[in-house]
Formats: sequence, structure tokens, C-alpha cells
Amino acid sequence: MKILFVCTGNTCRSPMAEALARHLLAEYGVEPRSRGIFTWEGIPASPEAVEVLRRRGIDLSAHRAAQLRPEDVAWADVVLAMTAAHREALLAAFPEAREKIWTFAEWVSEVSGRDLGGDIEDPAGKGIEAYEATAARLEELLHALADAFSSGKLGVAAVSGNGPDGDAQNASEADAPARGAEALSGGTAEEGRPDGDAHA
Ligand SMILES: N[C@@H](Cc1ccc(OP(=O)(O)O)cc1)C(=O)O
Repeated sequence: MKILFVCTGNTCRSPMAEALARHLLAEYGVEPRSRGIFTWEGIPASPEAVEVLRRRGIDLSAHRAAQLRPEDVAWADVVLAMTAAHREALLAAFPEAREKIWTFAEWVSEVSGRDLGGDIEDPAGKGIEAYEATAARLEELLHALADAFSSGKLGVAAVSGNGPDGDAQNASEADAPARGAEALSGGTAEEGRPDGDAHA
């Protein structure tokens, strides 16, 4: 499953989410990527983000901020915004991808069946403790996702031994929550669209 994490600058929240997801969800076939909607292309992750991940044994020093592009959205199976404001910006820019655009907490709540809260606020400028809190919050959501994978609520791609029939390749698509599943099955943008524009 290709997961695209989106924040503002791609220097704090989404790079942390990407690196933590790679660390915590690799065994479930998750491919994470991160982008910013308004970033300064090529700058490193914030030193505090690098530090709190270093404490977890993860090296974020090679990260460079990258601007979100349409091909990133096309690449992703699911696009996870850090806040509702990011989600609204994404929905406005990529209405054709609306079925796969969520906030991170909203999507994990959906797939796990638990209420996992709301926005992940920007820790920039708030000190290392704010980054620690952000990392802990991201880990909470990623652990809930790991639980969803391991309990079969989410399908696991390209990992053997998780399901009885070994049909792992399509499982993540088949098991995705409704809005995501529609997007993954393709063609939903066409559904409900009148053949002509007579009423436009
Ligand atoms: N603070 C930056 C923009 C910015 C905002 C948030 C931010 O954090 P994140 O990478 O988590 O969106 C990074 C950068 C500015 O004033 O231009």
C-alpha cells in the first residue's frame, strides 16, 4: 500500500510520519512517501525532527523537502493530510482524487474502528518537547495501523503468511475502508456523472 503523508513544509510532520511508517510498517508492505503543500524544495528536515527520530534509532538527516505534485497524488493509494486544513487544500487541488484523501487520524480511526482524534499540529518553533509529542502521536496512529494490518482489518500487500489464501497482492485494496476502496477500485470519478453536460 502506497501511503502519501502531506503537511505544510515537508520538514517536520510528514517526513517524521514517513520515516516512522517505514520503520513500523515495512513488514506490512507499506511504501510511505511525504510531501509538503507549500514547501521550500530541498531543505533538510528540522533539527528537532532529526533529533527525536535519532532517539528512536531512525536517521532523518538525508531527508530533503519536496513539493507535492500531481504525480505524487496519482502514485498514492491513500493521501493522508496532517490537518483538516491540509485535507481541504488537497481536495480543492485534486478533486478527482477525493476518494483517497483523508486526514491521517480520520483514516486510521476509520480502518481501526477507534476514535483516534484530530489534527496533528505543527510543532515548528515550539521546542523539542513539541516534536516529541508529535512523534508520539504519529507513533500512536502508526501502531493502530499496524494493529489493523495484523488483525486483518487492512490487507497486507506482498507479505506471505498473513492470510489463509495467500492472495496478498490485492488484499490491501479489497480491505481498504469504503472511501479508499472505491478510489482503489478505479472509475468512481465516472460514476454518477451524467453523460452529457446539459444541466451544467
Ligand atoms: N514555518 C514556515 C512554513 C512551515 C510550516 C510548517 C512546517 O512544518 P511541517 O513540515 O510539519 O508542515 C514547516 C514549515 C514558514 O514560515 O514559511
